[in-house]
Amino acid sequence: MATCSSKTALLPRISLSNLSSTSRSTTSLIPFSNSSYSSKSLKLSNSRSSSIIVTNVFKTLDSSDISVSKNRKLEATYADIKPTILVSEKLGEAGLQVLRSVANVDCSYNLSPEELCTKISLCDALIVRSGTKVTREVFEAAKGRLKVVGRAGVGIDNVDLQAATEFGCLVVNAPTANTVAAAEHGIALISSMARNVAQADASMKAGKWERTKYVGVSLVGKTLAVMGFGKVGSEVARRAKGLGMHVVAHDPYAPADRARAIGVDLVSFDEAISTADFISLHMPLTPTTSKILNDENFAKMKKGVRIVNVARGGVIDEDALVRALDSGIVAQAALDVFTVEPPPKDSKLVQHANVTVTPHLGASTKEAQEGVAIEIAEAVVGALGGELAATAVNAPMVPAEVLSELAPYVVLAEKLGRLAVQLVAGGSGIKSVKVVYTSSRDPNDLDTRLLRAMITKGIIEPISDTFVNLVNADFTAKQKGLRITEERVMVDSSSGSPIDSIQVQIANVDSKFASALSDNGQIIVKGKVKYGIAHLTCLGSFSVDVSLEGSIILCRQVDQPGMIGTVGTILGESNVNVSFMSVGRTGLRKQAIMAIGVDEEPSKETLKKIGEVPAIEEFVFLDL
Ligand SMILES: NC(=O)c1ccc[n+]([C@@H]2O[C@H](COP(=O)([O-])OP(=O)(O)OC[C@H]3O[C@@H](n4cnc5c(N)ncnc54)[C@H](O)[C@@H]3O)[C@@H](O)[C@H]2O)c1
Ligand SMILES: O=C(O)[C@H](O)COP(=O)(O)O
Repeated sequence: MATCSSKTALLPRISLSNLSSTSRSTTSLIPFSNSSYSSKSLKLSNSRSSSIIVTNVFKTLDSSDISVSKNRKLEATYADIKPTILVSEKLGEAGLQVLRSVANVDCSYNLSPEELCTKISLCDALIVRSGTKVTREVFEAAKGRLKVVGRAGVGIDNVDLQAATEFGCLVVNAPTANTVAAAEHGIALISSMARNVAQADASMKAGKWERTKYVGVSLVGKTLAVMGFGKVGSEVARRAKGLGMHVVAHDPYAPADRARAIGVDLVSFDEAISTADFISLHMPLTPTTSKILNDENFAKMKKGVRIVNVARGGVIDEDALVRALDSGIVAQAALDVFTVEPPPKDSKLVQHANVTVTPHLGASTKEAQEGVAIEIAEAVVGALGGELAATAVNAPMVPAEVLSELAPYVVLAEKLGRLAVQLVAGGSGIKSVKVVYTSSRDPNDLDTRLLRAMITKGIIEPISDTFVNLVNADFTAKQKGLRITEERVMVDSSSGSPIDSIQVQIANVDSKFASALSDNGQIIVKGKVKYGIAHLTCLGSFSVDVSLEGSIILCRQVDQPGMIGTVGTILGESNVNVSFMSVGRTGLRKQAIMAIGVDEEPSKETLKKIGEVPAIEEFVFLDL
């Protein structure tokens, strides 16, 4: 790690203002920017988990306003313009109320793809269930206004996540509120399939009384293979155990202790499907799971197996299932989900005598729909207010406690990025940036994704018109050919702070302020958080101590008496208010770096006058 030269000495900072950490506010963009919303306070709190409260709709996170609240009481005060939220599928009333308290809510159901694309450019958020396809075209049509897509449920296979990420649009879902409903529906399908409930009901309604035709099979003692041992899968397993079934599960990512706790054996895919009397599917639809039950795998199953699917239709090759039903490998199937929804009216699968179907009802209980509606409404409103959603699907999930702790470092990270890029001659051509974090914590316990995103934002935004947020930071960096590497260095510290210092190094560029270059020719800026305020502590080989607020003029000069007065007078005569000055020098009467904090941007003439002071060797104005 490159460091400030040890030969430099630090002079005490000359504070020209009250720099008390509590009275000052520092602002940083997080996680959304480029919005036209004016700022007012949006306060969210959460009874289930504490949440960050961020003032300023979309635009700025004011670290002085971050607070954590435990009572879920929504008090939202938006200024002149409210955000607009499009709800494109039926959502529970309680969720709509949450949305209406802070936003204009447009409930427009059954939109065609074209109608959705037309409406979306006027919306800041979109809430969908599984019936709306949120395609790349939707994000393109949004023209940058769409900030959040909320999926009122679990499966996000109807949202183009890659496109969302590229457009910097956060996708959040409501992953927990419908778990029990889906599990109960799975159990209902297993039971009704085993006892031919649907077929017998239809037969009686047709005037028949067919007692011998509908003899069923018992569940007790039978083996159930749960494929996908996540939230729904494990609830199905728990209930099936209660019915006296022997339960095995296959899930490459499930922890063994969770299975053990429920009394379930985790087995390989082949063992699960070849030993089961009942197979219940509970995995997401992904490229890996698409058509995972196909001709080849049906051939491995016990003859007379029964299949249940409340996950996603696409995980079964439906034509192969029809063949397996016709050949008798599969005795019965009970399906809630289909590759195409609704399936064609003449679908052989739906019409098959041994198949029981329901129209994607897994999550459709009153209780689940109210729960999902509230869960998604709170997540979307929180995200619009700058809160980092705990259910984000395409951005790092940062727990509220971690965010609270990291907030001042988030400010520091962005400011160091902005500062470093402004020191590059020409401002562009940056190919690689190295970030070094020193911390007393084990490097593995340090989640720096948020900080890296803010450094990226600080570097990219001053030199391009791209807006960067936590969602698209890595993607944008890659797009611009910017390679960001990170190093975490452990240091001894008893401060308890998560981070001791952050250093940003830019290699292979020229600097417009040569003093920012280290001995090995890299631009180096390093900072710390002191009393909650971001400080620049090192520039090139110089130790400095500059509070990173407002704008800064950096001067390298010959260390001699009167410099502070001379420059202060020039600024004063131009009516530029100085907030602080700080001087670091290499040695008595040698070279010094003077950092001057200014509230207003000095005119070109004023800066020229500073440059003309004979002892000043170079200077740069940096807008933070
Ligand atoms: N029918 C409905 O109305 C309804 C309701 C809720 C959920 N769902 C669907 O049910 C599925 C599960 O939901 P969940 O909330 O339990 O999600 P979850 O993320 O909690 O669980 C999914 C599990 O599948 C596992 N998995 C991933 N790839 C796998 C593979 N190749 N083989 C086996 N397991 C694999 C994951 O490790 C995870 O444990 C999702 O597809 C969801 O969309 C449907
Ligand atoms: O993934 C889900 O949450 C379920 O499939 C529910 O989908 P729905 O919201 O369209 O009922």
